[in-house]
This record gives sequence, structure tokens and C-alpha cells, in this order.
Amino acid sequence: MSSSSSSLLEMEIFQYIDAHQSDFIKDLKEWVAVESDSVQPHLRKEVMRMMALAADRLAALGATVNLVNLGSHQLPDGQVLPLPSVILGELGKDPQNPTVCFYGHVDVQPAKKEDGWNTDPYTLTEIDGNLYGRGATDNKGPVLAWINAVETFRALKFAMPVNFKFVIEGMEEAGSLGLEKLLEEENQRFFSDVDYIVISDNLWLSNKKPALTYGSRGNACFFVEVECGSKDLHSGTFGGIIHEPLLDLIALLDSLVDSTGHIQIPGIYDSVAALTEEERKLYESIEFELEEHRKNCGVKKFLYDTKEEILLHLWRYPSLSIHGIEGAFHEQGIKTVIPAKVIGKFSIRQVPHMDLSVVKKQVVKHLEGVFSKRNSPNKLKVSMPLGAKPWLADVNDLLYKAARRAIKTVFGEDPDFIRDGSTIPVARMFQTVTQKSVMMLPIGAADDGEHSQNEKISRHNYIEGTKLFAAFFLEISKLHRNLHETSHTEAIN
Ligand SMILES: C[C@H](N)C(=O)N[C@@H](Cc1c[nH]cn1)C(=O)O
Ligand SMILES: [Zn+2]
Ligand SMILES: [Zn+2]
Repeated sequence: MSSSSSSLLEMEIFQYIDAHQSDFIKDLKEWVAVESDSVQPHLRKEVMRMMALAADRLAALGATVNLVNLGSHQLPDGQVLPLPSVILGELGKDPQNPTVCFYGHVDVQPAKKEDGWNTDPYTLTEIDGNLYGRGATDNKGPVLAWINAVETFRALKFAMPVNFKFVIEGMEEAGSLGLEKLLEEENQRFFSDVDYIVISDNLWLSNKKPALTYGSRGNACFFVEVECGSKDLHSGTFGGIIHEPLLDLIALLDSLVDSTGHIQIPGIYDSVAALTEEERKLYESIEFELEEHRKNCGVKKFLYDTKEEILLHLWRYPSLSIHGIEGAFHEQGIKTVIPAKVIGKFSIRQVPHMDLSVVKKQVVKHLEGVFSKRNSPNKLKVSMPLGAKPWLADVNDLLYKAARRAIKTVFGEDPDFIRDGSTIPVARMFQTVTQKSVMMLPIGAADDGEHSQNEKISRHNYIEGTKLFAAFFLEISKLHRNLHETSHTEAIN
């Protein structure tokens, strides 16, 4: 295809997408309305309902859809819950086309209006060009944008430039339970003819400038449980004469990080890959507005003052965050009780070359050491319910070339090449199990507020993101065909 006919094609595609914005937003509204929170057990049926909706949407595209049952899992309290099925979808089998597998998730993090949302989190609401709702950017919007892009080719009756495969799951926010086993089982079947894997489940580094992501951190999640007995106690009747579990727990949690953000667990930094001079230079050249980033997060000051230090601590070093305490009274008012059992929850973001099993041992040893110094008779239990490895890709891969060109076409500028501090467990699983090239192609902006109150995707990013995916299909198709024609000619000669 000549470049002028390909740009004519793109023009028609982009016009179609612009003309169908309202339909695409209506679909997103329908998806956001489902409270598919994979973290809270009582909402599991909503995750199942969401999976069914996504499967129907793919079937309507003409895809073959297989809902693979992953069985069940046990919660720390012993409760057994069914895991949502994973969608494996396929559309097109043209041997001339590359096969691109898209991964996305349709589960969300918990959200309640009373957390401080300005609008109902499950009613997609447009204000000043932003579409607010839980899952709007993480990850229902990007999944739909990819589907919209495929739909556009179908509606215009254009030949599909690539064969599509889909992996859509409903447990990403809970650590992608059961997914690795499925990938291993399907490696020689579903994944055997996949050429490229694309994930769109993270954000740009800036509010306006597009990005391509070549690395993400992993995560080791911990529960630390302290128990004094089987029942909560009156703090007037028993306060002052017992070792309180919450005091033990707070001391344990307080021992994890110092006020400069440095993790206090001995050995935790030992295997972190050394920073090369080349990397340092790369970080210096990245455009990154510290003030914009500070405003997005709404804090007064960061732990570090320079762009380089901030990026290093987000992408290149581990970080430890405390997420909450189960069993502690957290409602309004004051309940004068001593909770009998409390569970602290924290996680350590992982970077190359940290090893999850070593990290687990270091954490357990450290917490047991701190606890033993307290001479507490209480029961301590430390567990690591989730572990996801970090991921790093080769930016010289064809995928990145195609995405870079597509970004230039749609946004008129070159992308930032970035890493991401958050975790998409499947990225490293795909790389290790399938050995195919993996790329993250985000369409959300840095101020989208993933996991936060008032999560949003802008109409602009949702619609231009749809165009970006369509342009990417054309670019990867061209580059892949060229590469294979060249290697075919070389083989003949
Ligand atoms: C980046 C992605 N949208 C996301 O939010 N991932 C979660 C996954 C996770 C990690 N540990 C437990 N869940 C995240 O990075 O928090
Ligand atoms: Zn996500
Ligand atoms: Zn998320």
C-alpha cells in the first residue's frame, strides 16, 4: 500500500471515529456502571457480570470467544471464591497478517461516593471534557478504545490489517490470580501464532504528551497479622494490663521505612541492578514537569527535589507503601475497644533484579526480629499473598517503531519513552512464558487518577486513543510485512 493511499485510509478511519464518539462513550458508560471490584469478595458476582458483558462485546465484533474457567481461590479468612473466567478471543486468521494479542482487564479498584468523589463513581459523568468514573482509565476505557478501533475497520468494511487475539481478565487489581497457569497451558495453542503482545493499562508521564512504556515495577504484597485472643476487649476494663495487638502492629509497620522514604529492611537493596551512566543520561533527557506532577497528586512536596531523583525512585528503585489495617476501628466516632486481631497490609514495588522469594525471607526475618524485641506474648503471622515480577522490554523492537509512527500520526509528536512505577503482573508473565515481544501503549494521561477519587479519562484521550490503536494496526502490519518480505527475498537470493 502506498503512503498516500494509507493516509487516505487513515483519514476515513479517523472521520468514522470522530463521528461515532457518542456511541463509544455510551459503551464506556455501560461498562463503568458495573461495580466490577475484584478486591472485595462480596462484589465477585459483579466481576462475573462484567466478564460476560465484555465477552458479548467481543462476540458482537465477530470474534470467537472462549471463557476459560480458572477454578476458585481461598481468601486468608478461609472463604473460597470462584475466580472470574478469562476471555480468550480471536478475530481473523489471514496468514499474510501479523497476529497482535491485546491484553486488558475489566475489574476495578474499590470506590465509594463517600470516599470523596464529586460524582457517583459508577455513573460515567462528563465534566469539561473529562469522563469521570471508576475504571474509566484503569482499564475499561483503553479496552474499549481497542475494541472501537477494531470495530471501525469492520464498520467501514476495510480489510483487517492484523489478526487479533484478546486476553481479557477480571482479577488484575487482585494480582491476576490464576493467569500464569493459563498462559503456560495455552502457550502452545492460543499463543503459538501470536507475533506481538500489546498492553494498554498505564498512563503517560505527562498530562498532554503521549508515551511508550518499556518497563514496569513488580510488587510483593504482605499481610502482617497480630492477635492477642479471640475477642475484642473493653479498653477501660483491660487497657493498661495487656499487650495490645494494634500497638505491636504499629511498631512493626513503623520499622519498615524511615522518614526519607528509605526502606529499613536489611538487604532489600542488595540485588537492585546498578544504575549505568547511559541510564542516568537517559533520565536527564526525559521531559518531566515536576510541578505538574506535584499538582496531579495534590501533595505539598515530594521526598526528592530533582527530576532525575524522582524518576529513579519511581521506576528504578523499590518503594514500600502501607495500604491499611484490617480489624482496626475506622468508622466515624470513637469506639473504646482493643481489637483482638489486626492485619497490616503493605507492599514493596519490585525492580530488576530483586527476587520475590528473597524479599519475602528478608521481610519475615526483619518483622520477627522487631517483634521479638517487644517481648509480646501475642501471635505474629507474616504472609505474602501476592508477588508480581518487574518487566523490562527492548525498545528496538518492531512494536515500538510501529507505535512511535502511529503516535506521530495521531498526536503530531514523538512519544516519551518511559518506565512505570506501577505493576501489570501479566507483562512479565507474557514475556517469560510466551517469549514474544511485549509493549505497553498507554492512552491515559498522568492526571487520570488511577485508583484514586475522581478517576477519569478525557474524551480527547479516549477518542484519540482509539485512533492511535487503529493507526497502530496499519503501522505494525506494514512493518511486519516489510520485514517478512525482506527476509523472504534474502532467503531466495
Ligand atoms: C498499572 C495497573 N493499572 C495497576 O493498577 N496495577 C495494580 C496491580 C497490583 C499490583 N499489586 C497488586 N495489584 C498496581 O500496580 O497496583
Ligand atoms: Zn489496570
Ligand atoms: Zn489498577
